[in-house]
Amino acid sequence: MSSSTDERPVTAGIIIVGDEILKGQTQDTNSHFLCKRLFALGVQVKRISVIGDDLEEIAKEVAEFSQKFTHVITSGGVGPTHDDMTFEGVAKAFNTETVAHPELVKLLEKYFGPESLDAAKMKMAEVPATAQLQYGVNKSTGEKTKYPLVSVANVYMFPGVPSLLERAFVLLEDTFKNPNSTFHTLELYVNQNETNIASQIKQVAEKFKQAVVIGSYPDFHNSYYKVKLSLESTNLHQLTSAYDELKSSMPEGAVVSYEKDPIGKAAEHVYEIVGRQQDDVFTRSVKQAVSVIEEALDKYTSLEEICLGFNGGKDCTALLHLFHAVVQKRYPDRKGKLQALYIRSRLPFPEVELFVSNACQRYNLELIRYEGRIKENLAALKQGHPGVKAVLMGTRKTDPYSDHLESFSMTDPDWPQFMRVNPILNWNYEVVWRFLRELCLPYCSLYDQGYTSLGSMNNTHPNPMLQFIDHNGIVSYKPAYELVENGNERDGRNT
Ligand SMILES: Cc1cc2nc3c(=O)[nH]c(=O)nc-3n(C[C@H](O)[C@H](O)[C@H](O)COP(=O)(O)O)c2cc1C
Ligand SMILES: Nc1ncnc2c1ncn2[C@@H]1O[C@H](COP(=O)(O)OP(=O)(O)OP(=O)(O)O)[C@@H](O)[C@H]1O
Ligand SMILES: [Co+2]
Ligand SMILES: [K+]
Ligand SMILES: [Mg+2]
Repeated sequence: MSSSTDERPVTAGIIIVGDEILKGQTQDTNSHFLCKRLFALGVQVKRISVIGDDLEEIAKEVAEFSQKFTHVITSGGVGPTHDDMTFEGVAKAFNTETVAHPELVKLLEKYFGPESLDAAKMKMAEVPATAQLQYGVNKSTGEKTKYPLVSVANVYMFPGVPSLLERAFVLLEDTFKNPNSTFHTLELYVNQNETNIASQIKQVAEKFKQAVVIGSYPDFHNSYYKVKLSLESTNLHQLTSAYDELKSSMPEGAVVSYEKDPIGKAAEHVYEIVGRQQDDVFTRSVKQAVSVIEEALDKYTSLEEICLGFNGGKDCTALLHLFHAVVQKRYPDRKGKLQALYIRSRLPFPEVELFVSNACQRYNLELIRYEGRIKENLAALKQGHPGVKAVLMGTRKTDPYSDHLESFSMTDPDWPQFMRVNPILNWNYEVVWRFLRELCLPYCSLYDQGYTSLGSMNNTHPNPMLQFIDHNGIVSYKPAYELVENGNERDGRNT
């Protein structure tokens, strides 16, 4: 791309200050937040530096960054304690001293009351002599912020507490915006190893190197793709041309359609299926499951009375998504957590544990955890959570002792009494996998290693029906979704 105007890039450097980060006591999330926001503002972040609470280090790093980058953002070290040295460090970087800034003193007096303004609190007003105070403006109310951010030249000193930094940054972000450009991005997902597509990427990257930045990111743990290719440009036209060329240069069938936010779009995607005219097994199965969940939501007065039986298996993973989708559709503004029950076996697979914990994050679940035998722990659930009346379960008719079950079946008389709600009772194996895969849902990694049903480590193996000898002569297993099910789903289970 040739450009007639002089569009010099706007750059930034981020300095994270704090011993606690270098010691691993706190994990820095501020740099990630800042990079995301700055990128969206058309600012190229060139470097992130993490340094300790050390005056010389701060001064040296700030001096260097200030020379090199358009904007310098520091995080941390602006509080009242002895180890907060950012103001002093910045002063030193600019060969000046810190002095009490009258305006800040006044604000602190107002905030803490003049009597209680001790030396520690006063420290927050002692800023470099050449400091500017930056008051942000709330875009929706037009109000000026009460407490300003301190800056010197191109250095902006943010607090280290993430919530404070984030709030302050959002209010001031116009200060950093690149007036000439915003980045546009596109992504392409490919199910080939990087080595098989490297030459194609190189060719397209060369051709568009003036305008489009292409990145290649292999992911060894994703169930849907092997490499993510990202394309970024300030020029939308060049970007889409590069994208089209890259896409058509990929081997036949290599590009996969991947949804990177399946959970955010759960209701949209699930109800799109519900709205279909077709009457195939898949569509019918999804419709039925949604209607059972909706019925459960009608029957019970509150979501407090319902919990999802969730052990990380594929069936309850599909069910979790359906439950989430129905709740999302019915209560779009709801912020509360859905309840899930996980009765952990004595010998759980670490992969299952990891998946359950990730699912809790992704779906915002309140996990009720027990360990040991199911029956005993359901009694504990009754005691500990007397409000729970119904458990949503991923049981299907083909599961052992389940062919007599209905959508709503109380537990057996000799079991603690709960309503078992079984929305996917009539789903078959193929439907479960089609649902998980077409919606790009995350599922436990064991299924990609040939496990087709999960118990605990002492009684579960990959399914022999999926075994094959790979090109190196090594015994391997195809993923669970490739099983053509003829009653073999539990062939890897001893129980
Ligand atoms: C909430 C809940 C309720 C259950 N109720 C019954 C029941 O009433 N009768 C029964 O025999 N088993 C009951 N079970 C046990 C299941 O039928 C089944 O044995 C268990 O989920 C293990 O399945 P798996 O062998 O496929 O791993 C219940 C399990 C859960 C999680
Ligand atoms: N330990 C448990 N804790 C909570 N819920 C459970 C537990 N075991 C089973 N369930 C419930 O019973 C259903 C059927 O159990 P099952 O073991 O068949 O798991 P799954 O989700 O079906 O996955 P898979 O069949 O692949 O192992 C689950 O979907 C879940 O709702
Ligand atoms: Co199952
Ligand atoms: K890379
Ligand atoms: Mg299971």
